Amino acid sequence: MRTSIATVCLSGSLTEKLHACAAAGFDGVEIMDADLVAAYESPEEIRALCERLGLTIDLFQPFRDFEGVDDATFADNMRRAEAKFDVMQRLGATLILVCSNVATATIDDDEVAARQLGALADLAATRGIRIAYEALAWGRFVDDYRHAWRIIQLADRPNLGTCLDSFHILSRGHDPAGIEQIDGDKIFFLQLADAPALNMDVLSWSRHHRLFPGEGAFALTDFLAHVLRAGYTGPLSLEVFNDTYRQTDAVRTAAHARRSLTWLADRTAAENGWPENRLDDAQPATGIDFVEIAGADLSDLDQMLAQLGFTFRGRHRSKPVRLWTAGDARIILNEQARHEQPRLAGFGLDVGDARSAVDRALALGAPNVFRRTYAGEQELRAVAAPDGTEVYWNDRPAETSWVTEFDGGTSDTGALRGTIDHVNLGYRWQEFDEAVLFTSSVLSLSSESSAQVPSLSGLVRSQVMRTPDGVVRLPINLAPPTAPLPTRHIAVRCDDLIAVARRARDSGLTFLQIPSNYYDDLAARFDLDSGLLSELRELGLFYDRDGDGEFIHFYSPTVGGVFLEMVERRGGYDGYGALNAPVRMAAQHSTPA
Ligand SMILES: O=C(O)c1ccc(O)c(O)c1
Ligand SMILES: [Mg+2]
Repeated sequence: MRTSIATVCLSGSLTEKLHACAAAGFDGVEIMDADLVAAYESPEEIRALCERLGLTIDLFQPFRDFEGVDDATFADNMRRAEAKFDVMQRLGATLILVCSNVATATIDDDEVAARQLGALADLAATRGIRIAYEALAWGRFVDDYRHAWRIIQLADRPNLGTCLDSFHILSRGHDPAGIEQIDGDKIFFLQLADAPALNMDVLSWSRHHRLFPGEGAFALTDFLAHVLRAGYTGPLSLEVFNDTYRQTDAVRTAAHARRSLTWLADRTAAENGWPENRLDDAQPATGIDFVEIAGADLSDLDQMLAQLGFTFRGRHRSKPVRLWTAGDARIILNEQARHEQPRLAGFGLDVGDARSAVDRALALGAPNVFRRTYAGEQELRAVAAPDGTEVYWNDRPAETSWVTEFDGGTSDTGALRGTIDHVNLGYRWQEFDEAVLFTSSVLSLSSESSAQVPSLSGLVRSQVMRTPDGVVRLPINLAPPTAPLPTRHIAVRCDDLIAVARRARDSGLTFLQIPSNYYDDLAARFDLDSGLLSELRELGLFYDRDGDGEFIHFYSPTVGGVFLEMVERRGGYDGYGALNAPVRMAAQHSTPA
């Protein structure tokens, strides 16, 4: 599989973009005309740089508003084309993207479009250049790939083919199965982009909201399978116009982009039973093994965990870390931290085969994390998420795992029997989509609902990533840009939340102050038993209901960048108390840590 990326995806100057593409391991690039025009380097210098970086120039893009025009405009378009062919020869590029006319076309006639594109192809042939004609979703007369293909067939030139772009096809709801009717060797180029499901005009959707494969709502594996079945053998190229990616670090975005193609090729091959481009199988995690909090001073957390009923299990034999457990919920406190303030630094997932999970993660470009391991200790392998959070995989049961390396504490008292229900990961605005892709590709979780939760400093975007059975759930939150460093929290599930809350209160745990108005609203929303309502009010608990399921939960104070949530799911409750989140965030805002 050859991979390519359009320079328009990235921030920076053309040379900065090319360095970033090479560092991320792309084989080639689509050079955006506008990027070259704005560069101080000559086409020859750009060509030499690409050669030095090992990048091929797969496409020169785009040439606009060519076909379906009157004679005078056509003559001028041929002159423009000739000048761009000169530039392409200096660049050493042999494929040009001509997108369907959106502005100057006045003649809605396929014969005319075919004649004009045919003449362009003949001119290009004298320079050894090929033309890839692409139907833009908002083209004046040609806005459907099947229409572009009919015109190409009419023109019938060996160096005139099509460029397929998943965005233009899927945004319009055009059936991609028709791609298999196109001759594979006439698909000159393939551009891939995902996008969120949005109800807006296609031009704005395309120019601002495209995403890398795996981050949006398009069925891209299905799309790619049609293209490959048609016989396409060219590069998989990314063309993602996205406001965030165009203003954030190019090296990081390029690496993230490259991961999306590895993921897409693997998933497409897996779904179709194809052997090429396969990674180790994606393994659904079977549980959250532990969560690790790191900070220079973790004494507040020790106290809080004890108040909640966790048992102190002791210190590690060889590392400055300690373990607290409550049944299957395991929390590690790590004092070896670069940051003073405690933060959620890592978590572990249970899987069937840890080695293969790590191999798959490394193949997806996740950096290895090294942790010193001494003889007799379990070697837990890990990678770093893009924001540095460490992710470990464990395939041993707790009784024989790393848990046995802790001593000096007591055996679990059973005062609190829990499991980790979910880990809520806050990200900054520029990290959100990258985090979604990392979680879906490297951690093999799928996206569930997404929501917008009002907070005092703006809307918080939230996307839940989970295993289908709900055993592992990672809600990803995008904090508003003005919010302080995003906080993260660990939600621990238990079966007797009211008793846990009473005991925690009696042991001196400070609860979030919930406004009385919240309980008046609960009474209005649900026909609650008055005994339960006054218990919720007395203890400061949150409540929610879905179908015949119920959810009761409360929050600890925030320590640095983390806090704990205790939850009880009754019946088949499957959510996260989303309606309570605005009240919780307002309460946290007025109760500074
Ligand atoms: O938005 C555009 O103009 C544009 C240009 C070139 C493309 O390949 C494309 O898909 C869109
Ligand atoms: Mg395109």
